[in-house]
Amino acid sequence: MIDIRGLTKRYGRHTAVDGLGFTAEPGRVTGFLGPNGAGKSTTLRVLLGLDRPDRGRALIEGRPYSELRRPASVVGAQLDVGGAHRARTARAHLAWIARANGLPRARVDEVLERVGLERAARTRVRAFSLGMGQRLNLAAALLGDPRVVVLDEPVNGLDPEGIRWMRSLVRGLADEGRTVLLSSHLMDEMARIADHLVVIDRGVLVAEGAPAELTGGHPSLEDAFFALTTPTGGA
Ligand SMILES: Nc1ncnc2c1ncn2[C@@H]1O[C@H](COP(=O)(O)OP(=O)(O)OP(=O)(O)O)[C@@H](O)[C@H]1O
Repeated sequence: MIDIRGLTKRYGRHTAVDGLGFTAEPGRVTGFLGPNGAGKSTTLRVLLGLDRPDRGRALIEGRPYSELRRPASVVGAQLDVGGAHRARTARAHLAWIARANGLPRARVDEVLERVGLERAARTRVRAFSLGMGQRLNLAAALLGDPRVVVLDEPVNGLDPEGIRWMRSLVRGLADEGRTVLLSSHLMDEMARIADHLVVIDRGVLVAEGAPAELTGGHPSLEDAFFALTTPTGGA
């Protein structure tokens, strides 16, 4: 479970996240949505111990990231595409991460298979398409068989077939009882993938609930979002 409570993060005089609170429950895919600059990455960075909050807490399985004993076995995360040494093969890249985190080498082939990269195991990362890079990131996130999975913009760069594949993969992870948190600015795509949506804008929560509930009488979630956030008399 992920529990964000009263989270505030400022950069100088700019408040990127302002008193944000929500939970992501096990067995459920939670979509964390908002336009560019809404504060999603800031929230995830604090959650994953890469940044310190000014106020509030961001807990994973009841603890801040810094207090997790074997973090790679608790939370799998990939914040952006990249990070892989481009001259390494996919398998060597994952083996390096496994070693750095004290994870069994046998997991490498398991996760390659899970993300459908078994035939690209010996391909160098520099030859990967964006979609293959997304799969490799996901494989890295799953290496520690974590109970909590956090993915930033997981469908970016995927073609329709890749998006369908990602949808069924994250569904499988949630059905196994894991907590899955996906951040994205692609509202309508997330409305199809997630069971529960958390929508933020300018660092504050603007809506939370099941996709159908949030879409309400609007043609799409994106329309509902603009109706929520566009000031009366606005565009
Ligand atoms: N290190 C930083 N220093 C100063 N301002 C920052 C920093 N990181 C983020 N911000 C600002 O905080 C706000 C929230 O940014 P954040 O990256 O969290 O948004 P986001 O929802 O993830 O957007 P995107 O989808 O574009 O990544 C933005 O106004 C951004 O300019």
